[in-house]
Amino acid sequence: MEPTNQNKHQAFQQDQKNRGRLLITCPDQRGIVAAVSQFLATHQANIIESSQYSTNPEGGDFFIRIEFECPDLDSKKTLLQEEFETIAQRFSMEWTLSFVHDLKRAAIFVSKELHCLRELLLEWENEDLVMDIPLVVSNHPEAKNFVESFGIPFVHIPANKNNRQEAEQQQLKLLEEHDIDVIILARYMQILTPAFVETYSEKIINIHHSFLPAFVGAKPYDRAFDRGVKLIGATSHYVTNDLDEGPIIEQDIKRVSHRDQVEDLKKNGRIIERSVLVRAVRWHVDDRIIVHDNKTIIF
Ligand SMILES: Nc1nc2c(c(=O)[nH]1)N[C@@H](CN(C=O)c1ccc(C(=O)N[C@@H](CCC(=O)O)C(=O)O)cc1)CN2
Repeated sequence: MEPTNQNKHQAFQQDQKNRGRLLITCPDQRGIVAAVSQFLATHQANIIESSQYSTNPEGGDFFIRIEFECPDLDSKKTLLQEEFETIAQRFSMEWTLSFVHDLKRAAIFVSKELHCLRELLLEWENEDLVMDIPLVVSNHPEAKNFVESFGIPFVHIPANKNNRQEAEQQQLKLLEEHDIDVIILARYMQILTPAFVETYSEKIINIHHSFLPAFVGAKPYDRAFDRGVKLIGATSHYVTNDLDEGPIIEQDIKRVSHRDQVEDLKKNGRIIERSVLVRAVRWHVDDRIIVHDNKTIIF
């Protein structure tokens, strides 16, 4: 029996049962929008939202996100995917077709700093972040009571640089068992191995506590203080093997001054981190992000 939190968004799912989303990347050329629109019309779908971007209409890359309503969508899923493949091949498209009813299943990873975890769970609790959270994983025990108070399973797997492989074996087994779509590193302070990153490519979202590319790696606030910065920030990005250099999803900043000590930078930084991560996760679960050339297009 799934934990009670897994039925949390049933009203939303019922309301969105006929809602689909197409994300497309392809070489720019005439006829793309016409072909996709015709495909949707042929299947009685009505376009609710459409947004596109071209790097160069004379021969660049084209990106489009279309959200649509389609009667009896559940019974048409396989047909739509099979028939769209013909159009995709004609235009050399990379594409995803997703169904809003099928909520993303997010695993949250956390270490000792819990402010980002708290923000995610509170947003989820008030249904401003619509996803399932089958589990929270931590390499420290502190978050257990808070997480379980939401009816969400908490798993403590002690992970550090000396037992990384063994810890990740346990983590990956859990992620597979829970059919996880996206992993959120909510100030999880362990570097993931290439094997882990490859398994969940473009599906691991991190919050880094600096305005990247400044202060990559550990202890960015201490280094920012030593540098005498006048701005601090936070960056949410997809995780790659290049530490904190994955595609940036969202950033924000705040002014600081010589009067601010390291603890003041951290206190102000936590406010930025929380809001930046929630926006990044919301855009991901709403299928509003395309990754291209280590950058993101946000619709
Ligand atoms: N493969 C990747 N793993 C992680 C990334 C990434 O971009 N690629 N981002 C980090 C998050 N992070 C900063 O935001 C970060 C976390 C931890 C460290 C670090 O040096 N950790 C040490 C151990 C520290 C400790 O045990 O207290 C280590 O793992 O050896 C640097 C940056 C998350 N993972």
